[in-house]
Amino acid sequence: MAELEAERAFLTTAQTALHRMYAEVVDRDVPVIGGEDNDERFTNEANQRAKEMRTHALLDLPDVPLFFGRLDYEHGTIPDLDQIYIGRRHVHDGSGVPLVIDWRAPVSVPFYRATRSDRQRVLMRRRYGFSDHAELTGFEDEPLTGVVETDQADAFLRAEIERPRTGPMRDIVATIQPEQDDLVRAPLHPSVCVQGAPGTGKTAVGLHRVAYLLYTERERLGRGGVVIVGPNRSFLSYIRKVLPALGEVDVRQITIDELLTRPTGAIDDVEAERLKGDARMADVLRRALWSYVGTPTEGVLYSKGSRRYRVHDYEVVDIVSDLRESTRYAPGRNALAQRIAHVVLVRMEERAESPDDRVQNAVARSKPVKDVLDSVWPRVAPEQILHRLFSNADFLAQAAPALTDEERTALLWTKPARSWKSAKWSFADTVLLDELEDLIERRTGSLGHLVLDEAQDLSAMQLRALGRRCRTGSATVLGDLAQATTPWAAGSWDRVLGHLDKSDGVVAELDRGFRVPEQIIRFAAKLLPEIAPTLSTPSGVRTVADALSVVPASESTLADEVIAACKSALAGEGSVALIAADDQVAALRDAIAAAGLEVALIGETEDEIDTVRLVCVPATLAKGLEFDAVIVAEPAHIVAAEPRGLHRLYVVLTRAVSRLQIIHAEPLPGALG
Ligand SMILES: Nc1ncnc2c1ncn2[C@@H]1O[C@H](COP(=O)(O)OP(=O)(O)OP(=O)(O)O)[C@@H](O)[C@H]1O
Repeated sequence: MAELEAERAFLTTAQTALHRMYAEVVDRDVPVIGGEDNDERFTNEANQRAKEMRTHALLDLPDVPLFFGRLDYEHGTIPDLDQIYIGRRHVHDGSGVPLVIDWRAPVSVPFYRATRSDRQRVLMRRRYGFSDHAELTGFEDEPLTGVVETDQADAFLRAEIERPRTGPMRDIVATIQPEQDDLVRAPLHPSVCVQGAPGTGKTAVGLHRVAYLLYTERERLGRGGVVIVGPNRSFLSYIRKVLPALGEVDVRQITIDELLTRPTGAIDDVEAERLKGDARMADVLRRALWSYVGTPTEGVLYSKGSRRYRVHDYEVVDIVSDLRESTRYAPGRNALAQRIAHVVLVRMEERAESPDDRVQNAVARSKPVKDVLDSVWPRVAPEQILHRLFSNADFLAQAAPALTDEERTALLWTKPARSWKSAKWSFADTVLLDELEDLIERRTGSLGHLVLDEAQDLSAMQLRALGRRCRTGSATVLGDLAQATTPWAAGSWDRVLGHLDKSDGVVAELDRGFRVPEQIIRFAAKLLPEIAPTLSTPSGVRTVADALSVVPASESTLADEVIAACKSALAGEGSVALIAADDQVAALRDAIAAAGLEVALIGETEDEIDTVRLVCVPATLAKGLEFDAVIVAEPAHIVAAEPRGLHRLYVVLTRAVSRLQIIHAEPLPGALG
């Protein structure tokens, strides 16, 4: 007990020190440089911003414990310190002595990696338990010397996983497992791609990796920035608090549709959307664009005063064929003007004139040259090309020899807009427009790092668009091929990395499921031979008594059974979700609300998971989320709702941390029956 008191006292000391560090930063004046020109303003703003970020990072978050572990080292391992406290950020006592060391620092690594057989000079690992309000409630010691094996680490992990969920996802910094730590601390380059079964910690790894990279590579990443791309707003809302809890507030979390923002007004049918995401479209767009470059039939006659200079048609033909596809379209057009002007300059020099660069530019901008440009290398807008492709069967056929007749028909609009300016674009179209834009003029700038979560669902064309935004940066790609629910999914990680233009990326696999109890994983994995035959069956690290139950019902009793299941789940602790097919979920929510339970429907607003214990989740929004108890209504409907319904069901069945209850009137689908 005395020791617990001592630890509590140390926590208070550390908190006081953090408050002092915070006050010091707040009190420190930001130097303001006089003057109002751009550079000075920029410097002043940057200084102010740096201060804001620093104060933000030093805020004491009342629910986030300041440290979570301690390492006792052999004497002399670290100068002046035999034990270190490990937490989410550095805290020092004001005279330079560290009180808490950031989990990302090299001396913290053994907290995650040291084992009995490889102690790394650690004598003992201590883990602390905290209440929901960050009060220190106890600790457990794991000696790494001696011979007695303990399973304290496992017990601690299990307790951490099973701590009831309220609100959004939390960090796992106290219990990162060695195989996860490898990925979290992998260097910035090359890119890393993680295939992992449900609940193996991919999202957690991605977020902690961002925090780690910002710690080790802040300068390099600061320039381009870090972006996390998630499948939808509900998911982003769910993960939004993890990085701030780790002290990182400057990371954009965004959906792919938001990243490629453009107004959209059209909706594709599934086949058109699949085709528009297909990698072959890159070639279609390239051909379509370059078909605008024609073969010159006339030369150029440039006059200056009474003098005339001729560039012959065959010379222009040579220049055009030289430039065609050797660079992007817009710079190619400029180069054509300059090359023609250069020939004119040579003609001038042949007549002993001495023209300079200014003359060359004037010639390049002159009317005769511009006329040639407009006829053989016209300016084009991405929308113009796409409009022509989808409204003109001959043009499409010419640009898309690799597509079948049926595929081309599926792409053609039934009622094309009169002009490209009034055309309405779908989400898949915006990705194609993005590709065309880059073919015309290379996109500049690059993110420092890009994290793609649920990457198995992205199309080849989306991946290309993302890769373009991160040309010189690196990526962390996270996903599970068995959870691919889009018909345009790329299908293999090598292909995903290829489309992203990160073929040097390393693919790793996580196969220990932390979220889902073993019984539930085994049940859901019966679908794997059908939906992802190449993947091996994952294992769960925990079994939980009565984790899985299947309740038969009839059509007329289904809603009552669902309500009863919700009530019984609410009697336990933590979060509860009812997941059903999208077209069934609203009616079930109404029935549950009519029975007097407080319930929210995910997708209606962003923060539902924070405030209400029971939520209804449309099957298509369940990806990436998790709940302590999950009730799945009528799996057969979920499967029937879409072409990859079995994949969707696999996602839905793997959301539960402790209990899964399946209620069905129709027979269970596929291998589950
Ligand atoms: N080392 C760990 N310690 C404690 N909890 C962990 C650990 N690893 C994962 N978890 C927990 O397991 C759950 C699943 O993690 P996460 O959502 O990152 O998995 P995922 O692989 O992205 O799953 P999915 O494919 O289903 O989206 C989370 O609650 C996470 O906090």
